[in-house]
Amino acid sequence: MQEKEVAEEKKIGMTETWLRKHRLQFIGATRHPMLKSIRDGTINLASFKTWLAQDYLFVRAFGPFVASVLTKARKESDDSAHDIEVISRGMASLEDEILWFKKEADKWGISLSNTVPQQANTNYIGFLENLRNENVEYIVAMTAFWAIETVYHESFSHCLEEGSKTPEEVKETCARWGNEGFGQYCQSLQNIVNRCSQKASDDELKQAELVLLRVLELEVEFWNMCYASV
Ligand SMILES: Cc1ncc(CN)c(N)n1
Repeated sequence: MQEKEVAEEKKIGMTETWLRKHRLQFIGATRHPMLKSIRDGTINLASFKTWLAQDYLFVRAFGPFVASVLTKARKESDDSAHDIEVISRGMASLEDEILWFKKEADKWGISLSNTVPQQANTNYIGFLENLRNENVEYIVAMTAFWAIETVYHESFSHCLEEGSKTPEEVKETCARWGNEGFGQYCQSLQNIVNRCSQKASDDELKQAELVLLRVLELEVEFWNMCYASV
């Protein structure tokens, strides 16, 4: 049976089918040792600072990627008015996010202008650039977008759950992506992917699934890069 049919039979979305199938990879990305160290309060602040500076560079590259998803939504979505509204919300919050990174960098004494992307970050940014190509289908780019945001929400909300010992000075960072509003926004992205998947060809679905897996790998490599910087 095709995965599309499995999803239909179980009355779950395609994204849920993928997440069940790739559970271990998803856990690998959202429960990385660096995240565990945030949650148990043993985080090495040098690693945290590396993450902050590198993620600032990542987010600067993420904006043009989100803009490309917006363009694809306009051209290819079967509910473009709805999708444009959701994606634009994400776009708008990126400006605020960049200002937040600058403020945090000041707080931690990090010079963002002297930060150069490390290899794992360069790879991730290159992946985003490839997805901006107009030959990449909307559902494929949208799957990447949903996965990238969801991994952060899952990761950081876990660091704020009851019983966590996340240090006070890192809590604001966790709340940025771990808050409920961000979770609802991720759910809206997920709903778009699920809706698009109902009309997608098997080939498009395969490509979208591979993109999800690649995002999970790149997220692990991104955390590894910061973790190794001590
Ligand atoms: C590496 C990474 N992944 C995801 C996100 C969430 N936009 C982020 N800021 N950085």
